[in-house]
Amino acid sequence: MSGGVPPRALTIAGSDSGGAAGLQCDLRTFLCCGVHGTAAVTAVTVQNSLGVTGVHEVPAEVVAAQVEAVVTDIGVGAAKTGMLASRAIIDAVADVVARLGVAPFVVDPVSASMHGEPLLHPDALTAMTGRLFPLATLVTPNVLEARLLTGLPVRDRAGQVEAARALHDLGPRWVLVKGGHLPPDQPAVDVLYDGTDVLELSAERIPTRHVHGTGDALGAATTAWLARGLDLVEALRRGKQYVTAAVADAYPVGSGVGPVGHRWRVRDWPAEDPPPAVPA
Ligand SMILES: Nc1ncnc2c1ncn2[C@@H]1O[C@H](COP(=O)(O)OP(=O)(O)O)[C@@H](O)[C@H]1O
Ligand SMILES: Cc1ncc(COP(=O)(O)O)c(N)n1
Repeated sequence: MSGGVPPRALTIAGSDSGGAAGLQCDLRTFLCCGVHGTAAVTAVTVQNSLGVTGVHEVPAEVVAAQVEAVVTDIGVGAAKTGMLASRAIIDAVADVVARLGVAPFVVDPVSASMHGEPLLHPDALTAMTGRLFPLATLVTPNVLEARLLTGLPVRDRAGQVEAARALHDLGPRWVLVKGGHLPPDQPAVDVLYDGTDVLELSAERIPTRHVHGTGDALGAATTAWLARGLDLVEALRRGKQYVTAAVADAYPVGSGVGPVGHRWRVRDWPAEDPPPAVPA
C-alpha cells in the first residue's frame, strides 16, 4: 500500500477527552486496520477514566457539513456512527447519508457511557430507529441498548436473538446484539441476525475491568474492513478478533476504567499485512 491511495473510512462520533472511546478510539482503530480515518464530530465530552462530566453538542448543520466535506472530496468506503447526542443531529446525519448514498453504513446506537451517563437524549430514540436504522448495513446495540430499544429483558443468548429479530424488523440489513454486558460467567458472545439466519461470534471473556472503548473498537474495525472491501460477515469476524485482542491488551491509565489497547496491532503486525517501511 506504500505510496498508493489507502481505503478511507468515516466516523460520525463524539470526542472522548480521555482517549479511550469515541472518535479517538475509532481513528486509532482505523489506522491499525490500514485505513485512512476521517471524523465528523458530533459532541465534545468532558471525560476520563471515572466518567463523563460534560457534554457539548456540535450544531446539527455543522455535523452534516463535515460529512459532506469528507464524502465529496476524500471519498468514503464505509462509515460508522457513535455518539449522536440529539434528535436534530440524527435527522441531519440521516439526511446527508441518504442524499450522498454513504454505504456500507454501521450504526452503533450509543445511548450511555459505560459508567451510565447519558450520551443520547431520550427523545432521540425514535429518530434513531425510524430514521437511521433503515439506512444501516449493520446496527450494533449492546445488551443495555437492545433492552432500551425493544423493551425486552435480554438476559442471555436467547434474549439476544429475540432482540435481534425485533430490531431487524426496523429495517437494518444486519443486527448484532453484543454480549459484553452479560454476566461475567458467560462468554463474550455477540449474536448476528440477517433476517433469516443467526450467527454467533464467540470469544473467551477476558477478566479485566479495563473495557473502555470495546464497542467502538469492534464497530470501527468492522467498518475499516468493510472499507477494505470485505463482505459484512468477514469484516465482522475480523472486527471481533480485533476487539478481543484489544481487551487482552487493555491497560490501567487513570484511576477508574482504562482503555482497550491497540498496541498489540503495531507490535504483532501480521506478516501478511506489514506496516509500510519508514523512509530513511
Ligand atoms: N471482558 C471481555 N472479554 C472479551 N470480549 C469482551 C469483553 N467485554 C466486552 N467484550 C466484547 O467487546 C465487544 C463490545 O461489546 P460491549 O461491551 O457489549 O459493547 P459496548 O462497548 O458498546 O457496551 C463485543 O464483541 C463483546 O463481546
Ligand atoms: C464520546 C463517547 N462515545 C462513546 C462512548 C461509549 O463508550 P463506552 O461504552 O466504552 O463508555 C463514550 N464513553 N464516549
